[in-house]
Amino acid sequence: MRDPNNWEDPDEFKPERFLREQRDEIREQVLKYLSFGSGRRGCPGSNLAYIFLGTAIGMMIQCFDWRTEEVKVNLEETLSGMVLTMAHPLKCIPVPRICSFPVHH
Ligand code: HEM
Repeated sequence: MRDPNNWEDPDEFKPERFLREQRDEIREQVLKYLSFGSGRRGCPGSNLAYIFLGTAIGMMIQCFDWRTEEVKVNLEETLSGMVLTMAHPLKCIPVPRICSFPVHH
């Protein structure tokens, strides 16, 4: 995932690297980001997931504060079965906030 041969500054948090223009710039770049697999057995739900994820992440941010026990997050990865996982799993505790969604009674 953090292979410097594939990513510029792989350990830096740069979400802009996934912006559409940059993503489409180099065609084979699609194969660098394999969250949904690829090819014939690639995930058929990826479009639905992209539609839904913005809302899901937005709600997680808007409706909860996230507490962690760690002061500094260790992003080291390790192989667990067939997938990479965090070597030191991060425990996140969601603390509900007052949501500003309109509530209809
Ligand atoms: C963030 C959400 C999701 C992630 C990260 C994800 C990821 C994946 C991955 C990595 C695979 C294996 C691809 C491969 O073997 O190359 C897969 C397969 C699959 N996914 Fe998803 N998926 C997501 C959401 C969904 C949704 C919303 C649906 C259905 C509504 C779905 C249905 C499937 C199915 C049916 C397969 C099996 C495809 C096959 O084996 O031919 N996924 N998904």
